[in-house]
Amino acid sequence: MSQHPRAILVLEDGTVFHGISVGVEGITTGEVAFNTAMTGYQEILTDPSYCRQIITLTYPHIGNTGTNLEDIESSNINKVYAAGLVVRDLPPVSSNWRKTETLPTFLKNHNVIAIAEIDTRKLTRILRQKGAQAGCIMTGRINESEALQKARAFPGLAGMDLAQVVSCKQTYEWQEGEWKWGGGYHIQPTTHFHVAALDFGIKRNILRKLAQRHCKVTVFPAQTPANEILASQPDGVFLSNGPGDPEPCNYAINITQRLLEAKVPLFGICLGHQILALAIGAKTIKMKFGHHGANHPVQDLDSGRVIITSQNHGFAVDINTLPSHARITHRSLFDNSLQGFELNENMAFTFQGHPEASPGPHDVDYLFDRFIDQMNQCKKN
Ligand SMILES: NC(=O)CC[C@H](N)C(=O)O
Repeated sequence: MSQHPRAILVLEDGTVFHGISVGVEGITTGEVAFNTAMTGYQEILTDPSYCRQIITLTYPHIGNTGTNLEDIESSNINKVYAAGLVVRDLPPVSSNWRKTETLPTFLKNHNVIAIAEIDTRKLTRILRQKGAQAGCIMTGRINESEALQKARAFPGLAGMDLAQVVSCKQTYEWQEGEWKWGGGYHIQPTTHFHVAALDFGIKRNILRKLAQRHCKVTVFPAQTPANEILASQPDGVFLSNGPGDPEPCNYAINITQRLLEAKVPLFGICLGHQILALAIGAKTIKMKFGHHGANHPVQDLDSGRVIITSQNHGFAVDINTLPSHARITHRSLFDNSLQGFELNENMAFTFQGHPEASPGPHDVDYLFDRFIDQMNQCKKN
């Protein structure tokens, strides 16, 4: 029926799925994770936090709107960091007014190995029951035992420092604000704050949310010494999302400790949240299968409000190890895990999920406003 080459996905537990290849030909290995978002496949594929992960999308039809030049989340516009893509069904026709390519063309142009026409419900149940597993996608010339061997050889994400791998190599400035109907993206001309953003794998929409609120953002490579960051005289420092295990990122933990001593306002998202927790002596753990989706309920403990959030993490801060000077502000209503905290003696706060959405709901936008308020307050003092 299809002219696509054959492909297999083999999990480290020995399960084999047969499908078709819809990306570039080859072999890839990584941790197989599932994401339950119904939209945003292009943003998910280009989120640097998915480095070394093969993403399974549980929504069954993927590719309906093709891809475009605007929904790219990695700072390097030509880069897809995900190690592979697994989907149920690729539609024969894709259509959208912003479309520039079909999904298979995008995958081929960005060197992504992808498999379609497999039972993603069965795969997700296996991952949910047994936990995240290593896997291998092999296309064209298929050899199940070789693929199994390759899957089992994947060392796993625990202990892997990937933030420095995906981080920018040079400092750069950002002033582009959010997307507007009729005008697309635009440069935000007036700036009131200077934010230093530490790039552990930063998503573009975080930079846009800051620029939209009149911040001029300087993005620094992950290993920039704290004194260099402080010498740029930031009104606040942002600690970004990023891939891999936060625990081996000693450089980031040390920098954050120096920034805390300097009492500069701090805001950390996802990996940045985990790094800030490690910097104050808490511990992180690997989750069974993580949180990856766009409809995760989280409670804001101060207001009591339930917010629907975008999530993408496989590690978490162990809530029992959080020191007493950290006040818990947010908890997951799925598993009660820590979703945010604030430091009493510092203007520093965090969120484990993704307030920048992209893809996902904008319920947590208010945390960007809180960062602005803190910088304002600090300026006044
Ligand atoms: N999106 C992120 O920043 C992910 C953080 C970390 N790599 C984790 O998996 O938990």
